[in-house]
Amino acid sequence: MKNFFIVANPLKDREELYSNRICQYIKNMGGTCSIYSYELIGNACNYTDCKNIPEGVECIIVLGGDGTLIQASDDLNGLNLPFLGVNIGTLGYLTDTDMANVYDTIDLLFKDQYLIDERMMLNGQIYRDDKLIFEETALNDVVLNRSGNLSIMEYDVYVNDEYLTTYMADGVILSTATGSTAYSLSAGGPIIQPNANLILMTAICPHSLNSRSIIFGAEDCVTIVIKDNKKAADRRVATFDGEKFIDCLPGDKIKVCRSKKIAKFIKTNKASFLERIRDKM
Ligand SMILES: NC(=O)c1ccc[n+]([C@@H]2O[C@H](COP(=O)([O-])OP(=O)(O)OC[C@H]3O[C@@H](n4cnc5c(N)ncnc54)[C@H](O)[C@@H]3O)[C@@H](O)[C@H]2O)c1
Ligand SMILES: Nc1ncnc2c1ncn2[C@@H]1O[C@H](COP(=O)(O)OP(=O)(O)OP(=O)(O)O)[C@@H](O)[C@H]1O
Repeated sequence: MKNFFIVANPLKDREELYSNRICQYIKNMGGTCSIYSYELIGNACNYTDCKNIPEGVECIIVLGGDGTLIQASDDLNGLNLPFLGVNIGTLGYLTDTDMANVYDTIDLLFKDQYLIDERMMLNGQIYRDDKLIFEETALNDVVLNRSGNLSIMEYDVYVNDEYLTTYMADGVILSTATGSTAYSLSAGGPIIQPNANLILMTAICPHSLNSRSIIFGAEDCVTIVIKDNKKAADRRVATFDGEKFIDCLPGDKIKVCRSKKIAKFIKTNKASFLERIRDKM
């Protein structure tokens, strides 16, 4: 492949310095490259719109860290293109390369020496009084958490509409295998090979002696029902990939199933999943 489009987190690639260097390198090799230019409104930025991607682009190069790659791959998921994450952030767990190695990586792409890692995503629907009020997708996780006061949350868990259990906890994380190394890891969940197709549920600080993470099949749907036996003032929030969120009320239902969408990441880095854990964790 040799036709690229660059999306950069403008707060990390100021004046598009890195973007222009990479673009010039690609053009010098006879490839095509364009950069998505931003209007920075204050410190917020407009993310990428599919309409901005020219015909013939074969790969989206994302300059940032995990959050930028997650958000960009969500913004442009409709294009069915692979994403190459270039870490100019901090951890960059999901990225394949960084500015010190990006030119070697691009050489490999020109020689078609790469693999495409397909990652399952989640679809989350929020129901209030049986009416759908919010729907989003997530690559890492859908998290139901407290917001504002720190009163413990009580919620019922149903799997394919069958009651499973009730938790008293700070919240709950429903994660993909990709997200098993993100918030779920911090909450004590298992580390899972990222290509696995499954739904992982991990309670956040459960008030219980024997709480465990539970792994469901990719075709299962998990529904969380926020119990309404606390003060109505207790605020809850459902967050998708740490970014998109909606305030929830006692009685709301959060239904999480496998999304029809998948995320495609370019892999040239020969480091195995275990080496990445050693390196990055
Ligand atoms: N206590 C926690 O660990 C905590 C709390 C809130 C959110 N998060 C995670 O942050 C994610 C969003 O990432 P962000 O970078 O926009 O948020 P962020 O800026 O809050 O970063 C959270 C950290 O998690 C890392 N990260 C993100 N996805 C990862 C993955 N799949 N595997 C390993 N590490 C990963 C990021 O690089 C960063 O170091 C959410 O999906 C959630 O999983 C973690
Ligand atoms: N071009 C972009 N595409 C997608 N998200 C962007 C873009 N520019 C800025 N963002 C925003 O930046 C957030 C990620 O910023 P953040 O500071 O978390 O950096 P990061 O990419 O996660 O790197 P780090 O590893 O430093 O955390 C995204 O969640 C999104 O809100």
